Amino acid sequence: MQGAAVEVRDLTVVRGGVTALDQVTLAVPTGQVTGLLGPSGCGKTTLMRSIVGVQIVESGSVFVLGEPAGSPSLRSRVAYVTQAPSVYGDLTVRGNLRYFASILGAEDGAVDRAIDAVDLRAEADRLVNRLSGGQLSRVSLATALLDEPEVLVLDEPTVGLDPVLRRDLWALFHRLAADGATLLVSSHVMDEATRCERLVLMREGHVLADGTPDALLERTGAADMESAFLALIEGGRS
Ligand SMILES: Nc1ncnc2c1ncn2[C@@H]1O[C@H](COP(=O)(O)OP(=O)(O)OP(=O)(O)O)[C@@H](O)[C@H]1O
Repeated sequence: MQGAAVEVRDLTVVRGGVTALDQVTLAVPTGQVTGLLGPSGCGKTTLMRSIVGVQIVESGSVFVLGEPAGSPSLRSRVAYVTQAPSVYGDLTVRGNLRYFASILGAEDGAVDRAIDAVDLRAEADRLVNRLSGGQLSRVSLATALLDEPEVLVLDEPTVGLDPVLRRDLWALFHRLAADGATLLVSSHVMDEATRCERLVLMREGHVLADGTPDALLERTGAADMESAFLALIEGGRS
């Protein structure tokens, strides 16, 4: 695909004896928010790990920004936020961000910009282990923004967040995309699908469908994404 930030071809990954990804091929367009949706265990995290280059793969290829996934040259260009918070509980929000900024060699002002982007200014001087779950996941996200990455891979970033925070985070994702970043955001909540410009629907290690929300609704004749997903599963069985 022209203009794809991520290109995955015939990717097969086996984890713990299970085929977690089975000949997956897809492209993630540059400068858009692509949603990766599907039920628990369908392979979303495995696909994301393959894209950021931390997954041992059986066969196939993954290219990110034209380089093989995991290439050293991609380190500052690709950010990955896992489901588990990867920040220090005994440091403040600002302390964490300063620490990661110094490791990354991020420029002056990056810490404040990242704190503002995730709307944590009021919590900036609080210890991270005193924050709520939603605040904690926003600190992780802020660390990923320090380097102004071109590709952001976010594993279920809105899990456990209230509707207002979810709306605000999706607005942030779209602002980042409007500035040219490519976002791949996983979720197993189907109503988040309509917030994406493009969707990849997965099931049991396979890509069921890949396209715009409107195209998927049209293709299935369904009224909402949940029904569209079910229709695709039923269609796959026939
Ligand atoms: N560390 C592991 N060791 C062995 N098998 C694993 C491991 N992690 C995941 N798997 C298996 O790989 C498959 C895909 O899991 P994966 O975590 O990619 O799914 P997921 O769609 O991200 O799920 P969730 O939405 O629950 O995070 C599953 O069958 C799972 O049991």
